[in-house]
Amino acid sequence: MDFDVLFIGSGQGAWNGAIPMAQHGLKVAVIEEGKFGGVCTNRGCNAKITLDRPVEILRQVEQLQGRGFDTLPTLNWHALMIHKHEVIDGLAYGNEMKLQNAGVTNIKGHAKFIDVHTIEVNGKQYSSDKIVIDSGRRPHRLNIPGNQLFHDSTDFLVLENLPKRLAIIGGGYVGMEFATIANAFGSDVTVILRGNRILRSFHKPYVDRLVTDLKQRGIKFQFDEQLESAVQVDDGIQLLGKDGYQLTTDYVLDATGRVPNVENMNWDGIGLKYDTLRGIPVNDHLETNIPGIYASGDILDKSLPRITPTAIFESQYLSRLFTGMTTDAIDYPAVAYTVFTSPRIASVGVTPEFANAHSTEYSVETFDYYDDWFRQVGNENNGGVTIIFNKQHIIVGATSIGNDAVETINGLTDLIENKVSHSDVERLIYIFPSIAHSYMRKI
Ligand SMILES: Cc1cc2nc3c(=O)[nH]c(=O)nc-3n(C[C@H](O)[C@H](O)[C@H](O)COP(=O)(O)OP(=O)(O)OC[C@H]3O[C@@H](n4cnc5c(N)ncnc54)[C@H](O)[C@@H]3O)c2cc1C
Ligand SMILES: NC(=O)c1ccc[n+]([C@@H]2O[C@H](COP(=O)([O-])OP(=O)(O)OC[C@H]3O[C@@H](n4cnc5c(N)ncnc54)[C@H](O)[C@@H]3O)[C@@H](O)[C@H]2O)c1
Repeated sequence: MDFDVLFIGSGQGAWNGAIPMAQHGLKVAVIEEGKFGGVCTNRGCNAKITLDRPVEILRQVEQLQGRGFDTLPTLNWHALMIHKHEVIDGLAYGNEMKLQNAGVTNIKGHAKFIDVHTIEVNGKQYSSDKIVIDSGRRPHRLNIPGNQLFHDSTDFLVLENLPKRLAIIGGGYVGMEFATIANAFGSDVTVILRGNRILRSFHKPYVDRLVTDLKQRGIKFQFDEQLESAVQVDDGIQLLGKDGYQLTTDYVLDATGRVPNVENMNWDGIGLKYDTLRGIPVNDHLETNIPGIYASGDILDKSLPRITPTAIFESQYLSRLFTGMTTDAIDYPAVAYTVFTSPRIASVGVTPEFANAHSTEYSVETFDYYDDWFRQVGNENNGGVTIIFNKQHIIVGATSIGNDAVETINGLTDLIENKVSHSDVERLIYIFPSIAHSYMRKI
């Protein structure tokens, strides 16, 4: 065999495992047909958060208008885009070098199975004892006439000029994060949804507050709309929906989700089980239906959030499994997740909805802005946290809205994972004043 482990794809679900495997002495290869580092590094999380940073800061300045600040800073998309390129453009090469320096063999091109131990890239064959499929996902394209006029998140993240009018189809993570950014930079944003709810995996009362906030900032929502076609007209792109809905806009961001990369790898030829929407099913050791072939990251058919930390956790688990450090099944901890809107909403563990539906097992406590003088310091009128306890008064879930929602939930994630009880909390001394101190006081 040429290699002990061969990865298809170099995203977070690959390189975080490939490097420690090589450092443990395994012969490891990574095959990548695009940019090393995959979506998060090059056209996902990192680029998005760079574009969001001034928006996040502006919001905090806005909250203190007339309370310490007299004017608002102006935002400059062009300058920010240059900064984004400076931050992001070198990461792919850095990633490639990180792998190479760890002793991983980097192979460039499209990987295709010849048999269960052999992969072909650019006409050359490589054999491996184990193969890990980390082929990720790509943007879904709404299947209506005129959809060639649409753009996706990858296009948006390199936009040189922000459109005056922006239509976003979809109310998920990408739709709401990009709506927040574009609105702050002055675009006239309309979000078009087929249903009546955005961000379905988040706590509804907080989502409702977010919608109210975004509407106040000028974002328009067209709920329960079924788009039927798009056409180029003199002054832009016209979207046409059922019952005569029409919207003329300059740019359409199709944010209707992501589909797994399953094509042209000869999975049918080797008998690999997969689903073109859900991805690859695996057992509790991340092994597919074919012994020796594993999968990790967004390509997995899983109920957990398809986000970078879960991809990293899976690749690091495979590293421990393949180097003999464990034989156990993968054991996911509580997964924290957030939407980077302003305000943010973040969540971990048992949700308030689940707890309310199982009220004999859980109690739910909600703390709002007015309960918290620390939030009042920043005049943050949309902050709050909801904490879920089990009957032993151990914290098992939390969700938060506000400027500090991410840090609040990160802190509470530690407590959940460590099954911290009420009496344990009394021994924790946090910096005062701080958001951590503020929410710890509530437990
Ligand atoms: C706009 C956007 C923003 C996001 N923001 C966040 C965020 O803030 N926080 C967060 O946690 N997550 C975020 N995510 C999700 C995160 O990017 C993904 O969960 C993560 O990238 C998954 O990593 P992965 O390794 O599974 O797959 P990917 O990063 O998709 O990597 C797969 C790689 O495989 C390669 N590949 C596929 N097929 C082949 C083949 N046959 N041969 C060779 N190479 C192949 C692809 O080129 C790609 O580079 C965001 C996603 C998007 C789109
Ligand atoms: N902050 C983060 O961690 C973050 C940020 C961005 C993306 N992501 C990851 O990327 C994934 C993809 O994000 P996304 O926003 O593209 O997808 P999503 O699944 O979060 O949202 C898709 C939206 O499109 C709508 N939609 C789907 N099909 C449609 C159709 N045919 N017609 C009209 N509307 C339709 C859905 O109702 C939903 O509102 C997320 O699930 C997440 O795993 C994470």
